[in-house]
Amino acid sequence: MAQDLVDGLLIKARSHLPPPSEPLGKLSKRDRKGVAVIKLKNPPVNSLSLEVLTEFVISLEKLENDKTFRGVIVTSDCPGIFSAGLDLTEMCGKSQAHYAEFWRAVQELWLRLYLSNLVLIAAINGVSPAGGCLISLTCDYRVLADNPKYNIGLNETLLGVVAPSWFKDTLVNTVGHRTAERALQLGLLFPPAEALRVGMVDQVVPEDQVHSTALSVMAQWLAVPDHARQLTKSLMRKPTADRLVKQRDADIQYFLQFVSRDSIQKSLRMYLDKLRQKKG
Ligand SMILES: CC/C=C\C/C=C\CCC/C=C/CC(=O)SCCNC(=O)CCNC(=O)[C@H](O)C(C)(C)COP(=O)(O)OP(=O)(O)OC[C@H]1O[C@@H](n2cnc3c(N)ncnc32)[C@H](O)[C@@H]1OP(=O)(O)O
Repeated sequence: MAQDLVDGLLIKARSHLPPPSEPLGKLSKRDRKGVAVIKLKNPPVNSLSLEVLTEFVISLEKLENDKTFRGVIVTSDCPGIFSAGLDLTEMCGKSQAHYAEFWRAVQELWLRLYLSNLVLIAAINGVSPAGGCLISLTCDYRVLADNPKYNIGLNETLLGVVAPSWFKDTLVNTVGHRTAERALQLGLLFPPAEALRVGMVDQVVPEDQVHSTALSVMAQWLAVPDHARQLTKSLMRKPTADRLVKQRDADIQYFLQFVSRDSIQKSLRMYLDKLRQKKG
């Protein structure tokens, strides 16, 4: 059975954890075939808080260092939501030191994912704006559930902020310059058929087949010898990653200046208020 291939690894935010005796990320080693599943679980919307970003990096590092694992399926445990992107509350009304720590964690996760030696397949089982989309774009292959609500894209401009150059590079490397330029300026969130058409995802399948499709795709990628595939991935991606590596501190300073502006704080607060008022 396909499911027998998979091992489980759950990323949870500490605030939602049961007793403190349980480890934050669970890494079971029952799997023999070398495929792990990272399930994001930070209800209600899988926002990428500092804690989730940090835990994600630690989990990836463990998998990278454990030679029994060759591939990871990245998916969500929150029904209908892959990830709502970066946690906006981490970018509002906090100290400069906090912004710097948060942004370094965002950089770190992107670098780890983008340059991972593991085969990463995104099983996108929900809506996936901004940072959520970015996570999937760092993967080697994207399978999206065919549900008209499951939009995906980099919508930063609609929040009044700007997708940093390395977000932009990741998108350009996936969909090409013209599609990326239009998508970024307009902050487009693509429904599944459109996402497939522009190449933002590689496959759209019925919702109940996302996981099994990701497993089949994984088998195909794992059929390639690791060393050849890994070197090829590095050839394709390292120049993009190096651009950030060479200027990480400057990138953080730029983020600090940007996010601390009154106008940006106002935009982010208004956006959060709009989300909160939606219910009432
Ligand atoms: C070098 C750098 C230089 C320059 C650039 C600098 C800075 C800019 C970089 C900024 C990059 C940003 C990338 C991002 O990822 S920003 C986040 C973008 N995300 C979104 O736009 C998604 C927002 N959320 C939604 O659209 C909906 O919540 C969603 C469709 C995901 C789910 O809808 P649903 O109806 O199911 O839930 P809601 O009722 O809307 O939400 C439930 C509660 O969750 C809160 N929420 C939602 N999203 C976020 C978020 N991203 N962060 C924090 N909190 C979030 C929402 O407010 C609700 O809260 P409560 O009302 O329950 O308190």
